[in-house]
Amino acid sequence: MTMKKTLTLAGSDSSGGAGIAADLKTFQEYDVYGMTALTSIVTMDPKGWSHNVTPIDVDVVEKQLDTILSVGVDAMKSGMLGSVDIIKLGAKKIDEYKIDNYVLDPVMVCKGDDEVLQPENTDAMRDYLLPRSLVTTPNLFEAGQLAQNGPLKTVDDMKEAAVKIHELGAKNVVIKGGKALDHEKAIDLFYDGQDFEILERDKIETTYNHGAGCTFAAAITANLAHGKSVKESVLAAKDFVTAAILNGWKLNEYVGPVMHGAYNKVAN
Ligand SMILES: Nc1ncnc2c1ncn2[C@@H]1O[C@H](COP(=O)(O)OP(=O)(O)O)[C@@H](O)[C@H]1O
Ligand SMILES: Cc1ncc(COP(=O)(O)O)c(C=O)c1O
Ligand SMILES: [Mg+2]
Repeated sequence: MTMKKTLTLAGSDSSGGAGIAADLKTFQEYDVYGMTALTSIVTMDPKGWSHNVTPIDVDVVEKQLDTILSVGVDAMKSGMLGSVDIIKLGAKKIDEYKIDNYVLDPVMVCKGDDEVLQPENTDAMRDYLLPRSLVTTPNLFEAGQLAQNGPLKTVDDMKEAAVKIHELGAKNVVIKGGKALDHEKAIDLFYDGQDFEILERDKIETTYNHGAGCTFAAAITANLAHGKSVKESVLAAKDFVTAAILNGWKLNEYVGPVMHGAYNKVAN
């Protein structure tokens, strides 16, 4: 069997639920070989759990990317990107190494922490990364920011934002309504530039969903690496992340991560 290879360009969540930890755990579940280019390290204050981001120097990020991309990858995802320089570097490397299967998870906020991380990154992601992405997976807040449509409150708002984000260059858009949308169900919207598809699930009553977005995007990336179509990849990833959230657990009094491997271990 030829091993499929994936790259995550993302931050480290020291608590292990999100970021590269979530990506690697997810890649492992899909039997793809994961490689990591670390952009930043997120640590938490033991008293109160506020987040602190320590960036990695851009030249070190470049060395990591050259290491990985010289080997070659079947798919790439990005998560938390520490700076505009790293965003521009990511775009440059995607062009240089001609990466087609690129999933942009436009991380702007961490759940449980309302502060927008580096707001200037949003403009750079819009300009440099959206046009290079095969799929982008903003949550409700991030979609509003990328589309510059203000807060999204309804499925029609989500549709409008998806069209705009597609016009900005993303070939496929998944807006994650998740828990944030004021709706009885958890609703994600998939748009491929032609048709909308609503992905609807029962809302899971839990706060233990830390890392859900990273896990979802990593699962899409792994499926793409295996050669699935974008739509198949998104639908499979949706089942994978739903199982992970259903089995989310309490890490401490502040945070509960999803159980990344639940789809294989519990659901089947
Ligand atoms: N409480 C929930 N019940 C059901 N699905 C959820 C819930 N929370 C998140 N999801 C799903 O998990 C995935 C990740 O979404 P979300 O948690 O909104 O992303 P992020 O972690 O980037 O904020 C989406 O498919 C979303 O619909
Ligand atoms: C390094 C890193 N990446 C991404 C995220 C976003 O996580 P989520 O999947 O919950 O959106 C976080 C949140 O803590 C993080 O620390
Ligand atoms: Mg997220």
